[in-house]
Amino acid sequence: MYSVKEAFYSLQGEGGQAGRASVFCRFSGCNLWSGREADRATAACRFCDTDFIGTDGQHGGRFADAAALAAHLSALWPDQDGVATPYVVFTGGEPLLQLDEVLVAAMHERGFEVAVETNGTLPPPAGIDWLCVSPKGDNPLVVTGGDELKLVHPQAGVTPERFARLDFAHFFLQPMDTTPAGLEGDGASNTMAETVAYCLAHPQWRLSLQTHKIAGVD
Ligand SMILES: C[S@@+](CC[C@H](N)C(=O)[O-])C[C@H]1O[C@@H](n2cnc3c(N)ncnc32)[C@H](O)[C@@H]1O
Ligand SMILES: Nc1nc2[nH]cc(C(=O)O)c2c(=O)[nH]1
Ligand code: SF4
Ligand SMILES: [Mg+2]
Repeated sequence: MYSVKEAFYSLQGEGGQAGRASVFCRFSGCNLWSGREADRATAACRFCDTDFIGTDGQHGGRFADAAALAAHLSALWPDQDGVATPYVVFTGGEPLLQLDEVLVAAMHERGFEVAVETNGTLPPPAGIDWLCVSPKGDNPLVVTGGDELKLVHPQAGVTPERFARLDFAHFFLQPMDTTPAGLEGDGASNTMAETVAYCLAHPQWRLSLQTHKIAGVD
């Protein structure tokens, strides 16, 4: 059984695949926050911009097995005579609480490349085509390699240097969005200016903007 908060077709907004048409599957639940505002201040991850509670979002629901969820997700990809490789992004919440090898294989069978957005605290199943790891503070990082490391910046007590020698093909810094409800009034610094300054001083790191928020899409 898989629990999905929402599923939608949009453009990947972030990181090295930004701009690419993608089906998003947002799984319910996370191991670093309950998702309730009352718990945010004491959570292991405190700056989340996402509602991942329940299954009540667009195209959300409970799916009995991988075949059912794969059929549901592939129906969101536009029919274009196969000119572009279909692409699915599993996110959440924390997708590695639910994503398994069977579901990855079911998406491959339907011709999809499979991407994952994870906090890096849980081991990924085999077969992922694009693995994005976004470490959260001092939470134990068990995924130390992948396609991109995308660090939200600045995070209290975290310097990017801690991650700079890990085995990733790309290193991105993403300014923390402090506008979502529950995050505003955090006394946050100018996260954009700080992130730009860090990339200028440390050219290993590239700027990742959340371009879907600029474009006004999901
Ligand atoms: C909502 S998370 C879900 C996937 C996974 N749990 C994780 O944290 O990577 C998706 C992406 O949004 C990023 N993100 C979450 N809150 C953010 C914020 N306030 N500003 C910028 N990026 C944020 C995360 O770091 C992650 O890269
Ligand atoms: N367009 C768009 N791109 C995204 N890339 C990562 C997202 C996420 O929430 O994991 C996300 C998202 O929510 N929307
Ligand atoms: S780990 Fe990801 S989904 Fe979980 S609270 Fe943090 S940003 Fe949100
Ligand atoms: Mg998002």
